[in-house]
Amino acid sequence: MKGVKALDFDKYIRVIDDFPKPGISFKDITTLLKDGEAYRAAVDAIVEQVRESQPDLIVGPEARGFLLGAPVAYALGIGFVPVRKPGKLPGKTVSETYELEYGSDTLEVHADAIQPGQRIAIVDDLLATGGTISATARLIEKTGAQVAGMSFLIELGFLEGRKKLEGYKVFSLIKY
Ligand SMILES: O=P(O)(O)OC[C@H]1O[C@H](OP(=O)(O)OP(=O)(O)O)[C@H](O)[C@@H]1O
Ligand SMILES: Nc1ncnc2[nH]cnc12
Repeated sequence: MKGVKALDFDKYIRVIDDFPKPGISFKDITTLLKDGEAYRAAVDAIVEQVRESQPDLIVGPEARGFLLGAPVAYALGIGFVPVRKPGKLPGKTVSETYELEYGSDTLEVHADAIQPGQRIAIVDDLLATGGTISATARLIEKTGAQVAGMSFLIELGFLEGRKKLEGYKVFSLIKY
């Protein structure tokens, strides 16, 4: 982790209040991503967490999960499987609907992308309410695979997303 200490990651995150709506304090990771040293150090730190889970595959949810999950998979020399919003994947999909603050949303994964019995590590940029990641875990379990761990750059502890993730190994680098 050349030059960037683990404790310094939060200095690379830009906080923008009242985005995308009043009352939300948005944690903007684009300021970390554009700094090559910080981006590499963050990916390296997540790689070390993920390695412990000994996964066969990395799964990352659209879109920010791709930005961290894909380089983690590359570094470990294992595959990356994208979880996407509806209608984006061309093959046969498995889908899972989850509740948002208002209404609901759906996530999809290719049905043949994950094999029963495989160990899967989920990587995303941020854990907020835990809705996205619980739906991603349910998708993985629908395929007969096992969620070996979940890693995030940022955890919004006050939203208590971890409570939805009881029984899973959850790692995060920065907590607000
Ligand atoms: O824990 P939750 O309450 O589910 O929120 C966390 C999710 O919200 C953000 O994604 P978003 O749906 O905004 O999509 P994006 O990555 O395409 O910006 C973030 O990247 C996480 O995936
Ligand atoms: N506060 C927040 N900042 C950035 N991304 C988010 N996704 C859900 N809540 C968020």
